[in-house]
Amino acid sequence: MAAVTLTWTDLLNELNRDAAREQPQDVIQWGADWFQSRLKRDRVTTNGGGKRAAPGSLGPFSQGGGDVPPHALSPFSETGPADSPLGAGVGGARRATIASGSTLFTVPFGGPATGSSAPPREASPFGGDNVQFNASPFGQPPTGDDVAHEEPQIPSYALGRRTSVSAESLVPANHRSLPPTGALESTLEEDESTPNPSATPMPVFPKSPEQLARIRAAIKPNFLFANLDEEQEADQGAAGDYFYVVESGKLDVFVKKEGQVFDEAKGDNPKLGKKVATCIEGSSFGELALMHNAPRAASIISITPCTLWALDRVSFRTILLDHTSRKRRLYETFLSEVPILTSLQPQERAKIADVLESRTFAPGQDVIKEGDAGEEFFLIESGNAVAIKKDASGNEAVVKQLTKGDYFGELALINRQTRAATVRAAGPEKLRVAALGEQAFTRLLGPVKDIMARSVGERYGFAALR
Ligand SMILES: Nc1ncnc2c1ncn2[C@@H]1O[C@@H]2COP(=O)(O)O[C@H]2[C@H]1O
Repeated sequence: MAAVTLTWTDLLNELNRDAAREQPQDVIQWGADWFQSRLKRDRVTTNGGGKRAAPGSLGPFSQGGGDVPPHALSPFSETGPADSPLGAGVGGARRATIASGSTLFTVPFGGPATGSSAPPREASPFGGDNVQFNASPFGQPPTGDDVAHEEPQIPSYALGRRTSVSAESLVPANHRSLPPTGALESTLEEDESTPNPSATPMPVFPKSPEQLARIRAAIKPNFLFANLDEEQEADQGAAGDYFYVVESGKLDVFVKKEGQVFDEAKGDNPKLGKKVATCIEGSSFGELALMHNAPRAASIISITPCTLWALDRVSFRTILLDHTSRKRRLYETFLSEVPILTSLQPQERAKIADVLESRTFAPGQDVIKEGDAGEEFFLIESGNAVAIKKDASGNEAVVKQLTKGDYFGELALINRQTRAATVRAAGPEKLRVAALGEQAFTRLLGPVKDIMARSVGERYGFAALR
């Protein structure tokens, strides 16, 4: 890679851009951290790929494997799972090439809670009294026999960690000047990008196809990559720096409250609280803190060696924003052309766009079946469908033709009855529908719901009035 000379002005411009984005409250601390982080990134980049990130820099790293007892989560534990997405042991870490800082990295968890030579570290991403996860993923590097990193040892003071809680101004990845590489989702999926030269590109770690396959498998059932309903966000929160996805291993989640009665047979831990959940492969945790800037509400302890992927707060929030903005753009035109929604304001339609979920059906496939319970409302994005009802002897008759811009599935939600008809993809092309859950239907379609209710008679005749 050709060396690029960085001028003082370039550096200050970069600093200013990042400061404007992060809006730190403790500017001196933030500035000190920024320069350290920048220096390390520069050293890693200019030293070439194939080395592990310097201590304190954002980077994928992994440690040697081995049998370890149940332990508190510590990114700095000295033993770790051999099956890190980066490969077993530190060799895998050496494969990591760091282009410019990092966003997504494995954090090997697996060290014993006690007996580690690692000194106690600063604030836990989980905060609170019942802290178990008491080390910064940016803190000291793994020890062990890896001699690959030759970068100067620069002391880390809360390096890379947020020194204050602030409102970040984030630019969706699809508005960035570089391909949206740092965001987890964007790393995994193709994305069209609209250039915006003023935006700071997110950092990225190149990943091998095997690593990508493993991340894909781990996040497949993850909420972040499914539909994001506002309801899911209206929950009590916790402040933290990272969102975690479990690639392998098992972790227990504990919540401590006043006056709890513990049942150790059920796994409760008097020190940490009641065991409320177990995280396994594909689970995720830590999102509430990032969404709401609140203290961590739970302690999470690995009960087997684990490999986690950690996504930093800014990238996490950028993904959410990106996801939202992409969905809004995707549905903006379509929703503005749906006749039943024309009475809504553009912002109201944007909110609907946020929670829609697209599905496709081959000709002949049923979207909903007469007599089933109804939990969703549908808009036809493209293709054709027919509503079919059975007579007393079980013969089917088409009662309505539906096409692009039409809606169906409202009756069961309005009347709180089972589905009044079967709706089937009619062809010739695939049917594409946008589904809206019942809660969102009620919350976001209030006035429209009334219009629909009033037009039932006219729309379906007596057939719909059961
Ligand atoms: N004649 C009809 N009778 C009942 N439902 C119909 C008819 N034509 C279209 N439909 C749609 O088919 C849907 C089946 O599920 P729902 O009862 O929720 O809502 C129904 C209507 O949206």
